[in-house]
Amino acid sequence: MSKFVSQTLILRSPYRNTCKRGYSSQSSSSEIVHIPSGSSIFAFGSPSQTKLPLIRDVDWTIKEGEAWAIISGAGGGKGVVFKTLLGHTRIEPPSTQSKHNWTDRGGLYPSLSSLSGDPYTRISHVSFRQRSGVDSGAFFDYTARYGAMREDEDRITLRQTLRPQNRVLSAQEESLLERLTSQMNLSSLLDLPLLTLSNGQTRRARIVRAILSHPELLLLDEPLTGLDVPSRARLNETLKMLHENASLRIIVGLRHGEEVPSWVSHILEVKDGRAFTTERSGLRQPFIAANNVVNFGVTPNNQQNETGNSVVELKNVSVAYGSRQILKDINWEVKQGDRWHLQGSNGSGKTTLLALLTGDHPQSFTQDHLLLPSPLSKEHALVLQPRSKTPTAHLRRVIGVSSPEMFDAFPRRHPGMSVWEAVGTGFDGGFVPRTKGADAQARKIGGIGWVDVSEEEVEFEASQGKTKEEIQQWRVKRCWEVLECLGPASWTTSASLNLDPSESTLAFASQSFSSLSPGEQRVVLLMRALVNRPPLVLLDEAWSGMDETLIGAARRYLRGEIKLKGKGGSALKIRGVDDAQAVVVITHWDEEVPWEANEVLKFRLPDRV
Ligand SMILES: Nc1ncnc2c1ncn2[C@@H]1O[C@H](COP(=O)(O)OP(=O)(O)OP(=O)(O)O)[C@@H](O)[C@H]1O
Repeated sequence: MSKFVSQTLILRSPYRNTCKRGYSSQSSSSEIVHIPSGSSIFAFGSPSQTKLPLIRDVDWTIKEGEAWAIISGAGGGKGVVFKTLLGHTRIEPPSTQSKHNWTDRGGLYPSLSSLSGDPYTRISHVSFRQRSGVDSGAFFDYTARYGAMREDEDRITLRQTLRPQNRVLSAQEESLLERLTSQMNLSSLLDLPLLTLSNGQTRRARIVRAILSHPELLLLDEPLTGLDVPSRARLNETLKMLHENASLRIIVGLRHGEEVPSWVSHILEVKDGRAFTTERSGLRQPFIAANNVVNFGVTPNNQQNETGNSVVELKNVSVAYGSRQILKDINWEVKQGDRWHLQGSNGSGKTTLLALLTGDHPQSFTQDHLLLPSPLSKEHALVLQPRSKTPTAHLRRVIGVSSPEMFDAFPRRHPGMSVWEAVGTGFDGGFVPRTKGADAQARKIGGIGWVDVSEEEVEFEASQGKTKEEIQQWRVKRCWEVLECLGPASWTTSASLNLDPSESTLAFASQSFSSLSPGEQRVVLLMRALVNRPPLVLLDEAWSGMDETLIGAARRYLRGEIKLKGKGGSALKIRGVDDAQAVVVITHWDEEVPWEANEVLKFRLPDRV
């Protein structure tokens, strides 16, 4: 038995009543999910004349006792399978017309349909590719967690949210809650407001809550993303236990290349618009193993850039909430040209540290030595000043950020802004489209080809002798460059990218930001973080939700491996970030860091929880 699991986890569920033994010794042939051979999956509302399926040639049956993982290959598709399992797509031919007559066998969920009620209400879905709990589309204040709790809602504790409908739990349920939270290392956080939990802690909490709601089927999309290495092991142990003692049926979505958990018996891979099923033993390609645990300690390992100026400087920086010490005596200097990998387990304070650098954290004002890039001097040299002397608007301009908080906060209110406008907000780090002065024609297609320059910005750049027109031209060029280098034209390795925007880039620029998939939205937010070539770029889990192709494109751009072709056949090498810029990457997956190990400085925060 695992060192994490002191007692066997057994949930009460109808399934449990019909199946008292673990999967391994069971030979039931009842079907949990069934899509007969020859089926295709269509988006709702797709015109039936064109009949372009999202996935074709589906033939998929999950039998009781099997544990399935869904993996996307080239072209994505995992999300479509999850949507199908939630009833958000159309399967053709419909069950009534199929020669297999699968309605009589209970449709998509044969064994769940035999129970009373709608089978979809007995499914729990936890996805980390989507926005978490913020559905209005409007901006919300992601800095609330760092300061005083403002609303009663902000004070709701983790323990309260784990109680379904906030009802009193039976002794058995209460003990299950205690055991699950202990196994997932959440016990010490139970009485903290949910809002204050770190990303990884929140993700673990959402999974525990889904398990406690006793679903017949638990759908977990990329549950290991954003979790540190020990938490991944704990979660895998928990899911394995629940599966092996037949407490819960689980379907898990994995990123391509992610290690397949040991308890998974079967795999559905979506590749080039088709679905392939295989038993675990029949995996066609090796999947990479999870990265190893690194020793704790604040230990830069490579040589720091000797010549660059400092971009930020921290001496003995500490953050505490009451008696809860999060950061203690942090000393750190980031210089121009540096590439940092900021590491630390969930809850160690990485996001808190970044919030100090962006000036979003209230305790950034009270540090004795936290120096941030101040408005540029006349000579255009970087000058550092304490937070209190550095206007917030200026910090937004000189620090490019892509983070889960930014992803949640970015406004998507209908009719929403175009991709072009979303990228353009990166020039001032704001949330308001910068296409005010665009002509009517440009506005019709989402303002593309235009970026506003305010008088204040002209004044700011004037010391370099740039006119408003020059600044504007540079901005438009930069927008096209990041769109070409990170947009659809770059999503294949063989892409031929152009100085003048490709057709797919033009089309992408005028799309509505909110209509994009979560992975594409992340790419656009990465473009937004880079477009102004700010001296400091903070990439906090910037890759989560992106598939392999998007990650590959981002990696090539950041590494400076892209060439843009000009009209006469000339090629111009483009660097996503240059030597005057510093980059800090936060990820729990070493392979997501765009640079090789010997090109990156490591800064690891010690555990605090
Ligand atoms: N207002 C608050 N009161 C008490 N504790 C808080 C508050 N805000 C944050 N914390 C705690 O601060 C710690 C650091 O959180 P932070 O988000 O910085 O961690 P992280 O290293 O980014 O984690 P992850 O890898 O999960 O993203 C967490 O344990 C969190 O619970």
